[in-house]
Amino acid sequence: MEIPFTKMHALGNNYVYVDLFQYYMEEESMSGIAKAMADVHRGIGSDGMILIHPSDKADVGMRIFNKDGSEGKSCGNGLRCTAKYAFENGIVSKPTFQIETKANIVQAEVFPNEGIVDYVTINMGEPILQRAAIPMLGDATEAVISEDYLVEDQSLKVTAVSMGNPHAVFFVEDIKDAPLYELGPVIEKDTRFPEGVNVEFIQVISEKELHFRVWERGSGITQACGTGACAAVVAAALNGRVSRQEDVTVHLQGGDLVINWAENGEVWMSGEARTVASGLFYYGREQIVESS
Ligand SMILES: N[C@@H](CCC[C@H](N)C(=O)O)C(=O)O
Repeated sequence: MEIPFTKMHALGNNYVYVDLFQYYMEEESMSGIAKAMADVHRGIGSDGMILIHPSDKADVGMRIFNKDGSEGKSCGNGLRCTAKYAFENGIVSKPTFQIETKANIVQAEVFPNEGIVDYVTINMGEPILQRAAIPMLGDATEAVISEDYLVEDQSLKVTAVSMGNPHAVFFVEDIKDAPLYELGPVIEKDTRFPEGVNVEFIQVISEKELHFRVWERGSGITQACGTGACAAVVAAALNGRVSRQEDVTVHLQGGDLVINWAENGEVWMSGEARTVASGLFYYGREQIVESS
């Protein structure tokens, strides 16, 4: 099977994009194709696969599959790349338009320069703070703000936020000491989060600046997570550590995002989006039988 693709990244969070306006992919194959593409040795190598598809609710639709083939409901970096792709490829012709995800419909604005888009702003909508909707086990109606959280004999405080997908945010004194490898995979699969969780460690530098590292559900460590950066700013604001209604710069491993949790509750995210390559993926031909 020959699948046309474009590889794109936003702050190093890289996905293989397939344009379903041009190519038909069967629902049952999607997860397997995502895993095969993401394989760095036998595939293209990526944090997962993103499908750009027609939508009857918005101008364009987006679906995200993680490296392990699981499907997420939203992806902030993927939304910016999808907006770039949709504008540059004539799927939309206006600079402000709507994108449907499995979580919600968001508003995108692109800033083209001679037809090329390198910078995108997305209105991600309102964060979900109700515990049951994140979802996290416990008293359904409560928000989870700086709650005691014991994991691997370590006493932490968790703030949980959904940006359409679940995030568990932890404050650290120094981002260099964030226990990503040690606790990321354990918290991701903690049964207190019935759908798993994306795990973020943040260091507050000032009311307008954060350091950020992420262990993503289904993909492990990535250089950036857009929904995670939004969740981090919301979590920091809920704990009185950053300003609301003002731009907060989040320093991720792959670069910076600007996040603003506006007075009306909506979260705005601005940052780069880049194209890396395009070509054909020979699905089914790339698999090698293991020698015994
Ligand atoms: N990298 C993304 C989030 C991708 C999905 C996530 N791993 C999940 O399963 O929820 C982003 O930029 O937001």
